[in-house]
Amino acid sequence: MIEQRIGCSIRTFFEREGEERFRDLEQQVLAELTTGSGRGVLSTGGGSVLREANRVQLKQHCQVIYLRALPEDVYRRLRHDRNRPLLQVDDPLQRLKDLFAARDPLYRDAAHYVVDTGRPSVATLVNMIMMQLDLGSSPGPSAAGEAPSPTAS
Ligand SMILES: Nc1ncnc2c1ncn2[C@@H]1O[C@H](COP(=O)(O)OP(=O)(O)O)[C@@H](O)[C@H]1O
Ligand SMILES: O=C(O)C1=C[C@@H](OP(=O)(O)O)[C@@H](O)[C@H](O)C1
Repeated sequence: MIEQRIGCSIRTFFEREGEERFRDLEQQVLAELTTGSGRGVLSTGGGSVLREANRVQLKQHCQVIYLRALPEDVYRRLRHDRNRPLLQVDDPLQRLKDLFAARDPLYRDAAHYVVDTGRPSVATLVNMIMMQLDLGSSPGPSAAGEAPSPTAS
């Protein structure tokens, strides 16, 4: 979405305009996509939880699922990827550890559900998420005033 709007890659935009300009744009697009009655899956950028306004917006308007991954797992998945601007540093694993320490509490704050993604296959994770969403929307304990379990790990 954001790349369509800016007409270049996010990495290039970061280099030309800086992170704050990117965050402004991200906030604007997030608000547009989450306002209204549309349904769908929104896969946010990893840093979208940094601004409190985004966390509040997401939590109020969406069912938010935090796909939790440890820095070592993210490093394994992304070590050859050159499109993640924050990871183009000498020690990307250390950067991932720092980002995790700073962001894990923010993701938890924004999320309705936390799903640990370390071990299960993607298919298993999808099933877990679907079950959580079904549980959250079905009548039952939550209809009697109890919140659905915040973790699915
Ligand atoms: N649960 C998972 N198990 C194994 N690999 C994964 C899993 N989730 C994502 N990946 C891989 O990690 C990389 C980054 O995933 P991606 O969905 O692009 O993350 P994001 O949207 O958070 O940037 C991709 O190569 C993807 O296939
Ligand atoms: O973690 C971050 O701060 C960012 C993650 C990126 O999205 P992905 O989570 O898809 O990599 C993208 O929004 C931008 O490069 C900043």
